Amino acid sequence: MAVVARMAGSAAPKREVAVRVERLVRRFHGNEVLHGVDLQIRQGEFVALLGKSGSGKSTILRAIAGLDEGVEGSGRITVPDRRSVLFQDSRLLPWKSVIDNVTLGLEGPQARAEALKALDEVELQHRTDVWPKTLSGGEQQRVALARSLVRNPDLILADEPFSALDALTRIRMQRLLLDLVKRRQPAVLFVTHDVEEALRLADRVVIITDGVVSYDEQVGDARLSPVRFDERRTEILGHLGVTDHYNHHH
Ligand SMILES: Nc1ncnc2c1ncn2[C@@H]1O[C@H](COP(=O)(O)OP(=O)(O)OP(=O)(O)O)[C@@H](O)[C@H]1O
Repeated sequence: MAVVARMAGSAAPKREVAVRVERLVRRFHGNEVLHGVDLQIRQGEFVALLGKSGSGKSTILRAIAGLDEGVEGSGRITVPDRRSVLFQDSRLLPWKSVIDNVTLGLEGPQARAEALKALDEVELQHRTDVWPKTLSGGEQQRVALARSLVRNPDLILADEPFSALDALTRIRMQRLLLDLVKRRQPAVLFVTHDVEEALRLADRVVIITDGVVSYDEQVGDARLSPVRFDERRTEILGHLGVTDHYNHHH
């Protein structure tokens, strides 16, 4: 498996292909989970990745993130150098202050200024010098988002980043992420179980079934009308093997 990083400095005009996954195969102890996944994401494009539990969503994300040593075969993954990953938990270092978590690994006088700006964007400018454990779960996720922001990534990989949050914090985080994406135009791959979250956020929905891509559609129309939203939800739930009873009976 060749993981080819695109060279820094080849700053792409918008809508260039940012991520190219070709024939991705993954086996665990002889059991083939991914049978040859093909996926492209353009710069500035927001893709939600759905699929039943155990279908291989996290495995795809980890492979693209370069976190999986075990990917194999003749496949090829091309990704931007500047990428950041958001997980369900914030993965902050408990022995570092909020601001030091945000600047982690960055050097130079710019780093602190950038970190303060990012913490301001997630409305945590007043909590820069506290320990992560003194923050709520939602606040910790906002720090993780700020950490991602200062890296100004060309690609954001998110694995159910909001699923542990309460409903209100979740909506707030979705808005923050959408604002950020609008302004900075990274490519985004966002794993979620939540079809409505996918339709609120994504330009495109990709569903993985039995180790391959089984659905790949532009869904931006869902945000144009409530009727279209419901139709898309029913369609996608159908592809996931769920009948949308609510919609049928109302
Ligand atoms: N490290 C591992 N060792 C063995 N099997 C694994 C490993 N990681 C994943 N698998 C298997 O690969 C399959 C896909 O797992 P993956 O976590 O990618 O699914 P997922 O779609 O993200 O699931 P969920 O929605 O439940 O989080 C599962 O059957 C899982 O048991």
